[in-house]
Amino acid sequence: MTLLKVDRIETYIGQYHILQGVSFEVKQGEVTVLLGRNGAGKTTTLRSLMGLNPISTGSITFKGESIHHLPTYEIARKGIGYVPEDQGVFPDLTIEENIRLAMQKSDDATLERRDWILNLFPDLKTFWKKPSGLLSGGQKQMLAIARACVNDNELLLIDEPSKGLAPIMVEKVMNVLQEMKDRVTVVLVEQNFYMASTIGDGYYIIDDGRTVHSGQMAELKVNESLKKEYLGIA
Ligand SMILES: Nc1ncnc2c1ncn2[C@@H]1O[C@H](COP(=O)(O)OP(=O)(O)OP(=O)(O)O)[C@@H](O)[C@H]1O
Repeated sequence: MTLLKVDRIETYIGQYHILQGVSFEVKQGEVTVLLGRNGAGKTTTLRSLMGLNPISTGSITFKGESIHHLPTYEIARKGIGYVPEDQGVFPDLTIEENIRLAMQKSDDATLERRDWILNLFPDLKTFWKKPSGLLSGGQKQMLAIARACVNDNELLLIDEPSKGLAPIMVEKVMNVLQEMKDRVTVVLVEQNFYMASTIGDGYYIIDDGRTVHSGQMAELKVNESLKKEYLGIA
């Protein structure tokens, strides 16, 4: 089943025409990866989905309902979580406070999801009462993902979770994303091709603000010319 359909969206930031026709579909239960060089428009695409960079034309349909005219908080309430590249954690607040602030409800289901995600990220439990500013880059990334998972989100948009992480932390984040696949559908922006190709099902390549290629990750893994042309991978 198609959970999200993005159809020829265009987005301006100020006078700049950043997205000039991005289209993709996300199937429920899959990890769909957005790939492309630096500055291609991947982050802007996620921000457009969240209404943070509203689109000027095109459409965004979530569970059959058009959402592109909604304000960000309403898009979030529809069940779409966003983990931005800069993680957006509050450094002066403890891990516990960061997670509590993120919780839209405190019912049993939310507490169950919180406990589930904390079991996946034991580091967060260890530092539970400490200011999150003390966490390492990888631990902050985990907190950002955990925060997006405590709510009953059907779709998570995750921007470059591997950025700046040591290989061991990349492995950890990858393992968690694998575990999450049973519960939530993911749109992943990821430059680390190893991570993208290990956990991704379908892919879309964005170049100069347009989707230029799509397919199954298994095919892209062996398509050397496409990887070289758009991703700079030899
Ligand atoms: N606030 C802004 N004002 C002007 N241009 C912007 C702004 N934000 C982004 N851009 C431009 O939009 C283009 C797309 O940026 P975006 O961050 O979406 O790319 P990206 O594919 O996510 O790149 P990266 O992998 O480097 O994060 C870039 O050329 C960028 O310089």
